[in-house]
Amino acid sequence: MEHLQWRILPALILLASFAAYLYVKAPPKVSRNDCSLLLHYHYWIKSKRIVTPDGVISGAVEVKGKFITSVVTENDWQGTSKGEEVIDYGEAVVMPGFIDVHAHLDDPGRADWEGFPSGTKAAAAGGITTLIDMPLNSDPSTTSTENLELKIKAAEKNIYVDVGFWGGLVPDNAFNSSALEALLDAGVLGLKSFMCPSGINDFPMTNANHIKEGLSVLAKYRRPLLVHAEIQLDSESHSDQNTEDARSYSTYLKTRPPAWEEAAIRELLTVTKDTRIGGSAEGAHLHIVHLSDASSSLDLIKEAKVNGDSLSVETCTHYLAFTAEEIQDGDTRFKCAPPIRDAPNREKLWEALMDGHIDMLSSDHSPTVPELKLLGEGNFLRAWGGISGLQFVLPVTWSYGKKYGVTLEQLALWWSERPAKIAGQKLKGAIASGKFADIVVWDPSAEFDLTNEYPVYIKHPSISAYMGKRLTGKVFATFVGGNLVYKEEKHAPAACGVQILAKR
Ligand SMILES: NC(=O)NC(NC(N)=O)C(=O)[O-]
Ligand SMILES: [Zn+2]
Ligand SMILES: [Zn+2]
Repeated sequence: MEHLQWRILPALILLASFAAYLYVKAPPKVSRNDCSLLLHYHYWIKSKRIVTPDGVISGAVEVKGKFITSVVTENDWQGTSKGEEVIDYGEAVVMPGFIDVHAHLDDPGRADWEGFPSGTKAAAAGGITTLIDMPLNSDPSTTSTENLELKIKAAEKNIYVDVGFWGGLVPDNAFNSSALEALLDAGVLGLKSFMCPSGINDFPMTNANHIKEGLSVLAKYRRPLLVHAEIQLDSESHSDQNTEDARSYSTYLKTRPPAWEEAAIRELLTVTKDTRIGGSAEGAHLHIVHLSDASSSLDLIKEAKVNGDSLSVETCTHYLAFTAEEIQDGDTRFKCAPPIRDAPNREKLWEALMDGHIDMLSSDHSPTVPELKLLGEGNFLRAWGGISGLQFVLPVTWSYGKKYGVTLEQLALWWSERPAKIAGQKLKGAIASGKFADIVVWDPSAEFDLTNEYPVYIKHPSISAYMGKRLTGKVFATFVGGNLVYKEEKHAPAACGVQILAKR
């Protein structure tokens, strides 16, 4: 017996060192543990306020692996069997994760502006479980299959939430249907174009002819075209830009009047007619991004919808939160296009949102490096246009919406259900059995100051227009595909977000 032990022991030591050698040489693949701050495969999320498509219920959500497998009311809840974890969030709100269909993460090429890791960490901390990355501000822009490949490589193992991609519709590919089809076959969820200069060299603007072509290809794929709807008109203020005070916000505001949005939308509606049932582009859909003008532009949109055009519109949190009147001289954090307009316009935007004329919300998170925001100089005409606020959309919508009586169901509609639909994500956007377990848990009464002490994950907090604000609505926890990716100021160690590529 003793002899046998002496023979086995050295063999065991040899085996163990060989295993250790293999482990060092090729560490095991990222385990589920690194993807999630909760180790359980099968668990229940309990709360008194779960936002479901059938209303807010008190009950429990069952999660198995990536999916929600049941949603039950408190009365129907049978408890759990052995080994299943129950996380009881009490009075906290449990709702579908936010889906931001309009974010510029600028990766690859301009990751110093944001990048996939910081952008998606900010998303997770803000309750956004899916974001769709815009095709521009990365270098190169996502206008070809080769460029999409570069995006996919840049995002690999670098995303903390799920990320899909819009492709770019530019003059170069608009009349080349095989190039557009290749891009759509490669998985972009739809296309995006600009009707005015985008500020990015490899993303030139399109006109109605390009857009018409784009729509006819998109019709076959049943995917949307998103459009930045502003057309440059020769406004009188445009010509005397130099003589006016470039540090004053009103100087900038005058350079992009509502008439620019109106002109673009009027032109768009000449082609969206084709998207009606029986039209030549039936199956295509046009989505107007970041509407700022709540007057004539919105009236045109309402009319086209009534006429049966397949059309939708989003506005962004900054148009709902801020007014031109409050923007201080030189504070270029607030510069974006189209611009933030006056207080009566903001009021009308809220009305339109509450009345259902604006379909959804987005962040239009479009950061840059602080140097290009020209914060010191404060020149509104030369500073980069774009608001940074990806992480704050939930508390901002909630805080500023309080006055209008915004409900939890409306939040879910504007930030989850409708965005999921536009992005073609049938398994996202709701807390229901069979959907992905993409969930945000938050406290609707917790107030906080967005100071420098607050954990902000976007790359350049100093350029965010929201810094310094007092907000209500604090995110506790964010689940993406069943993984607890964020909990109380802590992210899961590994970036296990999934890249969403459309399949035909
Ligand atoms: N190149 C941009 O990111 N532009 C963005 N800039 C804004 N909104 O000011 C946009 O979405 O138009
Ligand atoms: Zn835009
Ligand atoms: Zn944008």
